[in-house]
Amino acid sequence: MDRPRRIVGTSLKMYFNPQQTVEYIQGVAELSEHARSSGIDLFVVPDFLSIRESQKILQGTSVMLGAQDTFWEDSGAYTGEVSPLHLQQAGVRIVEMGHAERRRIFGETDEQVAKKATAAARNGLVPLVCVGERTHGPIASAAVGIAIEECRPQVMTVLAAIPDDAEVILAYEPVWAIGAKEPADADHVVNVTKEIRRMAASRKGTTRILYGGSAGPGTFSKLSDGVDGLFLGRFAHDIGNLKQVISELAQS
Ligand SMILES: O=C(CO)COP(=O)(O)O
Repeated sequence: MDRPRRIVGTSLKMYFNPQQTVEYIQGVAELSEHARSSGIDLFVVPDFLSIRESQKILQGTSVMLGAQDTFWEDSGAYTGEVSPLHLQQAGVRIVEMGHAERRRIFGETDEQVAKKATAAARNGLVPLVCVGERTHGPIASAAVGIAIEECRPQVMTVLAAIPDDAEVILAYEPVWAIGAKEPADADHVVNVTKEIRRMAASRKGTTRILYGGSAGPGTFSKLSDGVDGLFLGRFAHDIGNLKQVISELAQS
C-alpha cells in the first residue's frame, strides 16, 4: 500500500510568550520553501493567544497552522472553550487533542477526544490525536503488547466516531518518553506504530502516524518503517533542529 506524504510539526505547548512565539513562527515560515521543495508537510501549533498573529505570518506559505485543543460544539455558552468552527475560520488546519498532558492534568477521556475529533472533521479540520501508554513495561518484548493494548481503545474510540473518509493524524507519544532525555527505543516505536497502522488499515481517509516524545534530529531514520513523520516538542525550539528533521524526513 502507498504510504502517505511525510509530515513533521511542533507544538509550542505553553513555553513561549507572545513575542517569542511571533519570532518562532517567523522562523518556521522561513522553512516553508525547504519543506515544500523536500516534499514534506510542515505544521506548527502555537498557543491559542497567538493563533491570529501566526496565521498572518504563515499565510501564503505551505506551513499548516494548528491549535492545541478544541471544544466539540461549534458555538454557545461554553465558558473558556474554543470553537472548532472559529478555529477553522481563523485559518487553522490541524487540531491537536488527547495530548498526554491534557489526559493527565485535565482528565481528558477517550470519549471526549472522540467528540473533539468528530467536531474537527465536521469543520474541515484535521484531528491530530495523541495516543500512548502511560508506563513502559519492565521487559521490552512485553512492553510492546502492553503499549498496543493501552493505545487500542484510544485509537479505536476516535476511529469509530469520525467519518471513514476523514483525514486524521495519529501521534504515538509514549507518556514516559515525553519530556525525557531521549526518545523511546526505535524497535518499540516501530512495533507499536505498525499495529496502530493495522487498526486504521480499512479506513478510506488518509491516516498518518507520527512519533512524538523527545524526538529531534537523528530520530526519524530509525522509525521510518513505522511512522510517517515526527511530532516535536522541546527539540524544535531550535529552528535549526526543525530544519534538520525536515531534511532527514526527505532522505530516509
Ligand atoms: O509532547 C510532545 C509533542 O506533543 C513531545 O514533547 P518533547 O519532545 O518535549 O518530549
